[in-house]
Amino acid sequence: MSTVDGRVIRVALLGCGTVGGEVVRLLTEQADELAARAGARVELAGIAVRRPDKHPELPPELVTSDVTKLVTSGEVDVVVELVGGIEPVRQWLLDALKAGKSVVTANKALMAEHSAELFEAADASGVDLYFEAAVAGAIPLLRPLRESLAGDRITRVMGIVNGTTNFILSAMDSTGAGYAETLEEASRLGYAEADPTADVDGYDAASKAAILASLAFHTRVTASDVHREGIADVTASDLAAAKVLGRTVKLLAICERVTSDDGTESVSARVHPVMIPRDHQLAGVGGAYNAVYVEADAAGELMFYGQGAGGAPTASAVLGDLVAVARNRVVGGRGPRESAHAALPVRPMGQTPTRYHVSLDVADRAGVLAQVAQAFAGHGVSIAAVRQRDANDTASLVVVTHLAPDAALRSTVDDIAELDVVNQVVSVMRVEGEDQ
Ligand SMILES: NC(=O)C1=CN([C@@H]2O[C@H](COP(=O)(O)OP(=O)(O)OC[C@H]3O[C@@H](n4cnc5c(N)ncnc54)[C@H](O)[C@@H]3O)[C@@H](O)[C@H]2O)C=CC1
Ligand SMILES: N[C@@H](CC=O)C(=O)O
Ligand code: NA
Repeated sequence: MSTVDGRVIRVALLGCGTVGGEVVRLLTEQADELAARAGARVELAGIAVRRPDKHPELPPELVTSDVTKLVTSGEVDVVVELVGGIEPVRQWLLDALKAGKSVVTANKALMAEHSAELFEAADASGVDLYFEAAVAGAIPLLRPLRESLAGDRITRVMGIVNGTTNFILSAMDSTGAGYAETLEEASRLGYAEADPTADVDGYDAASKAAILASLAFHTRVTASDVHREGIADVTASDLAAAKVLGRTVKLLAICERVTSDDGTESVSARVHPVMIPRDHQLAGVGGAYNAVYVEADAAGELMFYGQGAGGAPTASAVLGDLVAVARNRVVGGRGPRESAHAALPVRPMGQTPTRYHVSLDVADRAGVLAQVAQAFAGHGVSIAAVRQRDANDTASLVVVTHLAPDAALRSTVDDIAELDVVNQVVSVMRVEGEDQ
């Protein structure tokens, strides 16, 4: 066996599906290159899958279904986890870390809930925990947050972090394609999670928002701290209405450092559909692509863009982590540890400042506008723009607000729905990317 200075890093791969299969391919095809870059040969010591008989393409001597044995094996230095879900994966990775193995994972659900415990186990053993593939697939985003921007003060991270929902919304917007058929196509292309409700209901994006907020604000934020709304209620008519107004709809993750009037800071993290102008840079992000803005005091605005899902793009991020772990092992160092020293409180969604776009079907008679405006004023919500269009004896009224606490905006919409002059609340959506 040829080695680089005699060094070999032995890898246990857990899961060989969409992403794992591409990791095996790239590790094999690029073995010599990776060895030169890592300073050690990176070799597969075992591959755990649920059904070994379903993987005739893999070397039989490497394949096993006994994950517990593989992750603690003396023949393994690094565990790469590409199975997904929380249990039993959490326990496997804790066992691996306790046994002195470094871990590379793409598992956002796990990292969004249990990263503190995993980091603790990694610290106790002096090993690495890397998870670049867990957020925004191929895009280098977590390493910039953990390392490149470690000297700056980040104020906002906002963007498209779920490829499946972006693929669906883009298709609905551009071709008017139906929701169900587009979701099926996203699953076929390997973008969707094993259970695609994780994508469409916003759980996947909420996990990613928790990871991004934790890293950006040096605070432990878990998925349950993130306000979550998916795209299941976004209809073709919402997209059509947005189009008429020169806007489109995207599912965004928005993580912000919010400073109160008294100077105290908190963190807000949310995932929900958002209406943005069609000339906004995020509006042009199509298919399974992701794009994330980071705003920091000294750096200003940064944008990260690329393929957020799919086997090969995600495998690229996994291999980057694997090379980092191998390099650390070669020099006897470690990558960054958990940074949660700021421990900022998480701000409830109701107190988070947002802006609403409210589209109403109203009676076409005098005084309607005044009643609607009064409902906004009653909750201290200031109106930024109003647009009215008449049709026979009804009219369509579109109101866009200035920033206000989300709870005040919700209460306003509830009150408006009760007004006699309002026939129907046609659509309510938060707005980003427009002048306040
Ligand atoms: N597919 C994508 O575009 C992306 C996926 N990810 C994450 O990567 C991970 C893997 O995703 P995919 O490759 O898409 O999933 P997949 O469903 O295609 O593959 C999962 C693999 O895990 C194995 N597995 C499942 N249960 C097992 C068990 N009990 N014991 C042993 N093996 C078991 C299966 O045999 C399969 O090989 C997930 O955490 C996912 O969230 C992250 C970014 C993008
Ligand atoms: N299901 C996820 C995969 C990548 O994280 C997505 O659609 O973005
Ligand atoms: Na990434």
